[in-house]
Amino acid sequence: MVSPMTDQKEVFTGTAGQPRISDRDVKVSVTDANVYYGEKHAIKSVSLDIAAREVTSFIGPSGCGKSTFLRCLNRMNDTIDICRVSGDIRLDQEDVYDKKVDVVELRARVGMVFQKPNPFPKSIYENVSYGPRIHGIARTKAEMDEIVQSSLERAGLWEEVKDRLESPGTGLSGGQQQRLCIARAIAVSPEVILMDEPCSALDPIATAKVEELIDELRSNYTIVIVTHSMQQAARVSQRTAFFHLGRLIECGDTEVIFTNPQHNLTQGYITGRFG
Ligand SMILES: Nc1ncnc2c1ncn2[C@@H]1O[C@H](COP(=O)(O)OP(=O)(O)OP(=O)(O)O)[C@@H](O)[C@H]1O
Repeated sequence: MVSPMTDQKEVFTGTAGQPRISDRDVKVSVTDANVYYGEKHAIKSVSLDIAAREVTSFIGPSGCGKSTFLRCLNRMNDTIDICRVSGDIRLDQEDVYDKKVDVVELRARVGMVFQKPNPFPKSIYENVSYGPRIHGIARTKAEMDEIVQSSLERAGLWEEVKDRLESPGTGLSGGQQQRLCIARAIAVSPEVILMDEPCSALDPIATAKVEELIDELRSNYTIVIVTHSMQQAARVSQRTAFFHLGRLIECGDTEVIFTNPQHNLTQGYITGRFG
């Protein structure tokens, strides 16, 4: 444990704050995660619970490991050759790194939205129908139409695109493209949605729309968002985890983290003294 409110030069040796939750459903539970890129130790003994149907934000200075840790949750780090992950990471108590886990299915259950909107170079309809098609979710065209419509509705995009479903997804504005990517993630009925700085390429109006959407989605999905914006973390998340140099320094209710952090490093970061 890291001792609270101590000298900032202290050497941190483990997970601090309240990494465990006892009063809510735990959707994802991580124990002693370590991530290495070759020799570089990027995530150091992080343990953390993520509650179901709420938004958890990961904050911390650039390079502290937020995205690396996020990618452990759906094994996106598997795609990086030099990356090695150890520790126990569970989704509904099932070991995500078990050899028997089908990674494609895992990534349907734990979807991802990236920093830069990345629609496929295909129509709006095909962007959303692609996942359900490869996972065999829709049996008929009518079923697929229904999935496409409801996903676009839940992503708050239907009204804007319903008359041009055959137009290219890449022709939409940046904010619309990001909501299309969210619709694409939703279309395969994920349980968890990981968002890696989903608004960093968007203007304030598009950002506000995506934030509103995140707030609506949390009644049905567990959402984890990496953000550089503390205002955004405060606006959208119920729980916040603060990372520093690969360690989890503190985790707790967002309001508490921003008003009464336990640790000097958290205090320093949220008040803009470093980062
Ligand atoms: N593919 C990679 N190969 C080697 N090192 C990497 C790789 N990806 C990340 N790292 C290193 O791991 C550390 C954590 O990086 P990561 O991107 O997870 O941090 P972050 O907190 O998300 O940063 P940012 O806020 O700048 O996006 C950094 O030192 C980074 O340089």
